Amino acid sequence: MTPLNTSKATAPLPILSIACGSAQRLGASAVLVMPEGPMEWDLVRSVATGGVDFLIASSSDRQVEAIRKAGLVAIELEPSEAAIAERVTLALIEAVANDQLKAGARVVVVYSGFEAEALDSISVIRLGEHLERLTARDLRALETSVPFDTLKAVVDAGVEIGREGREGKAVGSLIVVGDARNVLARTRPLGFDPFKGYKRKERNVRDLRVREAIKEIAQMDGAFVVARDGTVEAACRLIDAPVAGLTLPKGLGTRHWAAAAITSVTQAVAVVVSQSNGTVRIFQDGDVILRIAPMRHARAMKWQDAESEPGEPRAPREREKPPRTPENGPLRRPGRADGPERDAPQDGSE
Ligand SMILES: Nc1ncnc2c1ncn2[C@@H]1O[C@H](COP(=O)(O)OP(=O)(O)OP(=O)(O)O)[C@@H](O)[C@H]1O
Repeated sequence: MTPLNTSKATAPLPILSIACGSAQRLGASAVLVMPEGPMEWDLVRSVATGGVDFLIASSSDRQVEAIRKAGLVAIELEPSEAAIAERVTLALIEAVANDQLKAGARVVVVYSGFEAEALDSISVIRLGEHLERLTARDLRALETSVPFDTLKAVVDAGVEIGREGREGKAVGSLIVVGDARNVLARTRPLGFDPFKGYKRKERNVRDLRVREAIKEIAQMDGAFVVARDGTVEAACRLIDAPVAGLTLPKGLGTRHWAAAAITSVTQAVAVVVSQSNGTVRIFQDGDVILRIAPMRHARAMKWQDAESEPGEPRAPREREKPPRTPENGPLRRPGRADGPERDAPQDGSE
C-alpha cells in the first residue's frame, strides 16, 4: 500500500470516509468519532455526506468549540483514562441524553483500537443492544447525592409505571428523591396524601409493596417526595419552584419543568415518567442527566449485579448535601462521570 502523504490531523480522513459510506449502506443514523487529538474539522465536515450525522466526542473544551464551529456535532466527555469501550459507551449515553441519538439507532463508531493516537478501527453498534448491557453500574456513575439503592428502587418504579400504566391507561409520575426537607418546603399538598399515617418503615420504596402502592397512587395528581433513605415522605404534592433560567428540550410539559425546577434549587434528584410516551428521565441540577426510553416489548428491566461485573464500581455518595467543589460537584450528565459507568436499558425507539 502506498503511504499517504498526510499530517496527523488529516490521516483519519480515509477511514472516516469509509465509515460514512458504511453508515449509508447500513442505514446507520450517525458516525461517532472518538478522536485522540485535534483534527482538520472542516475536512471532516466535508467527509460527512449523504445525510449521515457525524458526532465527535471530545474532552477538550477547545476542540469542542472547534468541532462546533466547523458545523459538526460535539459530544462533551470528561477526561478519562477508561478503556475505549467505556468511553464509547459514555459518548453514546451522552448523545442519547442530549437527544442526538435515539435508542435503537445504528451507529458506526470510529476509534483508536490498536495504535495509540490513530483512528484505526470501525465498529457498528446498535444502540439498543449496547445500552441494554448498561446497568446498575451506570446508575451509580450518575453520582447523585441519593444512595444507589434508593435511586434504583425509584427508577425501577418509574420504569414500571411507564411500561405498565394502570388499568390499560398510560400513567405519568414525578418522584423527587433526596434532600427531602428542602423539597417539602417548596411543595404544598394537592389534597389527600395516601401515605399519611403510616410508620416510616411501612413506606420505604425499597419495599416491593410500597413500590406497588406508588404505581397505584401515580394516577393521582402531584409529586412523590422520597427521602434519601427511601422513605416516602409525602405524595400528591404540588411543586412550587422557579423555572427561570432553566432550559429543557421542546415538548416537555409542566411535570418535567417542575422536576427541573425542584432539582435546580435543592440537592434532590427527580425521576419523571412521561404519561405521553413512557419515557423516564432523571433530573439533577435542573437538567436531564439520563433518559430511559420505553421498551417496545413488555419486558422486565434487568439489573445486572454490579458486583459480578468486571471493574470496581464507585461507591455512591452518602452525604445529604455535598459541597459543590470542582472535585466532587454533582454531575450533570452521565458522560461527565470520572469512573467507569454507563446505563439506560432500553430496546426500543420512541
Ligand atoms: N408543579 C407540579 N408539581 C407536581 N406535579 C405536577 C406539577 N406540574 C404538573 N404536575 C403533574 O404533571 C401532570 C401532567 O402535566 P403535563 O401534561 O403538563 O406534563 P408533561 O411534562 O407534559 O408530562 P407528560 O408527558 O406526562 O404529559 C399534572 O397532571 C400533574 O399531576
